[in-house]
Amino acid sequence: MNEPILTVEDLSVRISGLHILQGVSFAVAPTGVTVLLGRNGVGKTTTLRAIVGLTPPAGEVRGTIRMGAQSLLAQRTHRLVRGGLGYVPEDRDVFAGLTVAENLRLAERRGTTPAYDKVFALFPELDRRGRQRAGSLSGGQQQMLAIGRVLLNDNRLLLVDEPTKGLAPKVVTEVAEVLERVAESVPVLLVEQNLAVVRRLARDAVVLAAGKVAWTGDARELLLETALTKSLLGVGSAEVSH
Ligand SMILES: Nc1ncnc2c1ncn2[C@@H]1O[C@H](COP(=O)(O)OP(=O)(O)OP(=O)(O)O)[C@@H](O)[C@H]1O
Repeated sequence: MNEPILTVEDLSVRISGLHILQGVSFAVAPTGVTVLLGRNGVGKTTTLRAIVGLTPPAGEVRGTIRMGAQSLLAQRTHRLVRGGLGYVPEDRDVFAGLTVAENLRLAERRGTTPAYDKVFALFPELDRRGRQRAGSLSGGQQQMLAIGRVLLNDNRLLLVDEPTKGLAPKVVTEVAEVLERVAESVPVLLVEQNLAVVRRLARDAVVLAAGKVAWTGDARELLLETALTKSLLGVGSAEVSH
């Protein structure tokens, strides 16, 4: 692998007495999609939140997280975002009472030129629906808005948490297509349970189990190993082969 864009070493997160991550280490390649996999509750979201400085105040984070030469641990989230770490949370977190255009405007970073042309080329719907309240968008459209607003700014790395969760199959395909295009220009660390999407997008895979890294390697090779996939992810060959 070329010099990774992100390295996580011996990451440990405790929240409310629970030792959720127990010495997690992995690297994210400087191009393409690296997928973070694992059964429900193994700590995938906790990992992304630790990287972007959003562990709850009661939580305790230890270890090393670096983006390039920069240490991320103990830095404020707004600084990390300004430094080029884009984060699309699992619950999308769009401002339901504001319009699409207002949601986008809020994401603009002072002192930079927001890339509306790029965002509207990827998501023409966001342009057409500028005056619509974000709360009245479909789940897929809200996901597009959540991704689009992060792409208004230059990013060195994107963290994207379960972008296809709860979406209809056709919309899952649309979101996957968009992420594929996005990943041509910025590396992505993706949490994704839909293995067809993983197969389409991911080159490298990191699998967590019980708060530790259980497997790292080529994502497609993992998906070919049905017994391994079943033991690590709890899914059968039918789900893997779709
Ligand atoms: N703020 C918190 N307080 C207490 N426990 C938490 C907190 N956040 C996460 N946990 C626990 O940590 C574990 C890991 O949660 P996390 O959301 O990171 O898992 P995940 O792998 O993303 O799961 P899923 O695939 O279901 O989204 C779970 O057991 C969860 O209940």
